[in-house]
Amino acid sequence: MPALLTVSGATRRFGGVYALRDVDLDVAPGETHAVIGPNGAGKSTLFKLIGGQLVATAGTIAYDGERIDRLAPHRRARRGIAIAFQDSPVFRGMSVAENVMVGAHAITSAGPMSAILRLPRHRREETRIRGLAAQALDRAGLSPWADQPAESLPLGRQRALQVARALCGAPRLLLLDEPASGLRGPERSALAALIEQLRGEGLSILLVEHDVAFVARLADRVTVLDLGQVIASGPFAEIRTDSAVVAAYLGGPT
Ligand SMILES: Nc1ncnc2c1ncn2[C@@H]1O[C@H](COP(=O)(O)OP(=O)(O)OP(=O)(O)O)[C@@H](O)[C@H]1O
Repeated sequence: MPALLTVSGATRRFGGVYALRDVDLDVAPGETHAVIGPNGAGKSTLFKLIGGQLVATAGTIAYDGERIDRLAPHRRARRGIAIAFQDSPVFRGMSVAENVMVGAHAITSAGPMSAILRLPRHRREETRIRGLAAQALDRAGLSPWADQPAESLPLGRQRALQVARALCGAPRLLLLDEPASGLRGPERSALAALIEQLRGEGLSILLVEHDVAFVARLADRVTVLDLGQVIASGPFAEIRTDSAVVAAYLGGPT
């Protein structure tokens, strides 16, 4: 089956520094693929190239058989690429459901003017967005808290909310940026279970994560970056004993 996402020769320079150099990576339909590496390895830069927040110095990115590397982020979102950034905000003073509805605006067609004038088109769109949000909340297991203030959720559920917001755009590829960071054991394992469930539903997932146990549990394949380059790629069981990976990142067999 052809890959859903193919990154080929991706390079990004900042002045004289290569944040990424000639990186190849693909995500198969339904695959959970993790990217790991030490601080400064280029993981965030790779995510931003895929999401469109940064433009590559060289290389190509194809999604669903077409190049997307010159598209604006919202066009990539409309094609089905969603990102849950580690630092994406949870909007205080808004309910959990309203927070999730924000995610649907990436894929809706009615502009702000139709919302201000409350045109019929806007009302239809709003009904559709509410429906998408309800589905996303359900998938993320957050329906019981839909009407609560978002800031009242514990951190683990706030992460699930960020995932739900990304799901609200009905993506086929979900990019998760360090979803487990700062979470304690039970919260971490609840989030891992949510990601497993989404994989079971057929979603393709690209995950940046420092927590090696989390990656070992979830990833079908792992790509290891160091100093902007791929030093290993394959199932976790294979890369965990790779000498370059152990030296650069794992610091000893886990
Ligand atoms: N906007 C920028 N300007 C200059 N250098 C940058 C910029 N963004 C990233 N870099 C450099 O590119 C390299 C890769 O950074 P990046 O943030 O992608 O790494 P990372 O693997 O995500 O690190 P971390 O695990 O600490 O988040 C680093 O050397 C970083 O200093």
